Amino acid sequence: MNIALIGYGKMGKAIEELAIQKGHPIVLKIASQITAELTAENLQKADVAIEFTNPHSAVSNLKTCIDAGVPVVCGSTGWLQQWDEVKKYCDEKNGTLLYASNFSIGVNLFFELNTYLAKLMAAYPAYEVMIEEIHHTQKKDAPSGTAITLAEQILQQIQRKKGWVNEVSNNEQELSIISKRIDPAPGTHTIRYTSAIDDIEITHTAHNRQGFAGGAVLAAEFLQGKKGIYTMKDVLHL
Ligand SMILES: NC(=O)C1=CN([C@@H]2O[C@H](COP(=O)(O)OP(=O)(O)OC[C@H]3O[C@@H](n4cnc5c(N)ncnc54)[C@H](OP(=O)(O)O)[C@@H]3O)[C@@H](O)[C@H]2O)C=CC1
Ligand SMILES: O=C(O)C1=N[C@H](C(=O)O)C[C@H](O)C1
Repeated sequence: MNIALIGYGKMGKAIEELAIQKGHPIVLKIASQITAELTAENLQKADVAIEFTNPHSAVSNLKTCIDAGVPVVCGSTGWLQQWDEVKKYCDEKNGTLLYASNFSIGVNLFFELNTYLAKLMAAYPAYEVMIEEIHHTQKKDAPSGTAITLAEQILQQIQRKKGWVNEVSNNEQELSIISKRIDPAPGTHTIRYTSAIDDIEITHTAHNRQGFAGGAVLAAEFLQGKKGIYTMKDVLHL
């Protein structure tokens, strides 16, 4: 499987290393926003594109891949306010897209655990719930995409919470997400239920970026020969 890497920063480099180990050549590397190389002709040398850039570049890069008819795996976070627009674009152009706020297998299992725990806790309003995420100081978006996915899962289950905010909130209808930026944290997410009597918390801690990179390559392999929009649930049969 020939891969085009769009974004060659911390994630692009981690993906390159794993892809090569698995025998997938990198046929195109777009390292920066200032490039003329992201053309349909260059993209079409690849079977799949893997996009890890930033919140401001992702949407335009995804549309370029869809226009070129190249399946695209997207890990960039912080652009989901434009999800409906991208989904419509992909549907209309019969494209292939897989987005995940977090590609690691561990976090995708953690998502399942989060939903299950929230379902249980829905009946116990004595517990206040909050989310904490810790990432390295170069991270451009807050809260993390993973924290937003976790929050949305909790909001689906716990009706007393009406929305999330990225601060400590005293409004009991708001779900607080606390973002901390501490080097070199690759990504730590905690869900904490606290009551006067006891606390329950679950945490996922990434020790490095290999989990994210491995999941992105798995997703790219999964997309071969497919049309449409997929998630990591499809890849991992969750
Ligand atoms: N879904 C997941 O599992 C994960 C998602 N992420 C997300 O992935 C994204 C990238 O993370 P990370 O690799 O750590 O970030 P980095 O800042 O290390 O790398 C981003 C790279 O993208 C380049 N870039 C910027 N704009 C463009 C563009 N228009 N076209 C091509 N390349 C561009 C940057 O170049 P330059 O420096 O010149 O601007 C830089 O090399 C973030 O949104 C992050 O939140 C991260 C880890 C896991
Ligand atoms: O920027 C990062 O580094 C990460 N971003 C993703 C996110 O926003 O959730 C995934 C991971 O936590 C690392």
